[in-house]
Amino acid sequence: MLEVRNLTVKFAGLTAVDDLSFTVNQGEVFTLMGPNGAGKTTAFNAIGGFVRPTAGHVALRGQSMAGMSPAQVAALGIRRTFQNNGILREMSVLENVLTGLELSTRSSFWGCALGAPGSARAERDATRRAREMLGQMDIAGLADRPAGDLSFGQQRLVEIARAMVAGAELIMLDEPAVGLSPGERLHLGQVLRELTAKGMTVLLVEHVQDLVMAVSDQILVLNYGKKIAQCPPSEVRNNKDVLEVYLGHA
Ligand SMILES: Nc1ncnc2c1ncn2[C@@H]1O[C@H](COP(=O)(O)OP(=O)(O)OP(=O)(O)O)[C@@H](O)[C@H]1O
Repeated sequence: MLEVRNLTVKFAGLTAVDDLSFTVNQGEVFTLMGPNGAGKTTAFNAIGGFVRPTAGHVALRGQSMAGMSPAQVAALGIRRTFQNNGILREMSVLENVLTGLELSTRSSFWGCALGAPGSARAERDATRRAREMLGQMDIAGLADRPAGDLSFGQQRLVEIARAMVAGAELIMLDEPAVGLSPGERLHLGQVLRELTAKGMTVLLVEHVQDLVMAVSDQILVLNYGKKIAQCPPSEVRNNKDVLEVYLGHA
């Protein structure tokens, strides 16, 4: 579904991502791991259109994403969350999810203002879909609470609901387990597995081992921008190159 081929990103003298290739299949959780500075976020940024690759290319369902802006990448169906939490704290949970429908609700807003007949219905439909999505995340009861009152784990679910409502086919989650309790990590893992069972695809950057091991189909380990291993979780702990990177010995 997502093809990354020979992706290289250089910043001045530093090669942050070095000739990286991988394929993510629909319905799987594909995880990028690696020590600090390994190039995980830069790879995310290049896929999402936030950073222009120095070489290589990325394609979704065979369509090249070369030169696309983040908005164009999002319109293709790739949505991402950020390490520093993209929640609008003063807005309600429901309103946060509805910002995922920014473009269509903006048109319905003007439609409403001008009295267009279909627009109120479009807004009702959007609200219904947003509430349904919150229900799938088991947080429907929080819809009208200010998002800033929620725990980190609940906020992460709101971000995922927002991506889903926006029509994401592939969601990119950058360290979603930061600040989560063990119980919240477990719940997040269950939500991700439920979504992928329905055909959603997840590209994850994560350090937290219990989540990574529980949800990943494939783990790709980066070091100094280079792929050093790619395997299922059951094999990663015994991979000599991975042990070398994390423990300094094999
Ligand atoms: N905009 C930039 N300009 C210059 N160097 C950058 C820039 N962004 C990242 N780097 C460098 O590129 C390398 C890879 O950084 P990146 O943030 O992608 O790593 P990471 O694996 O996501 O690390 P972390 O786990 O700490 O988030 C690092 O050496 C970093 O300092």
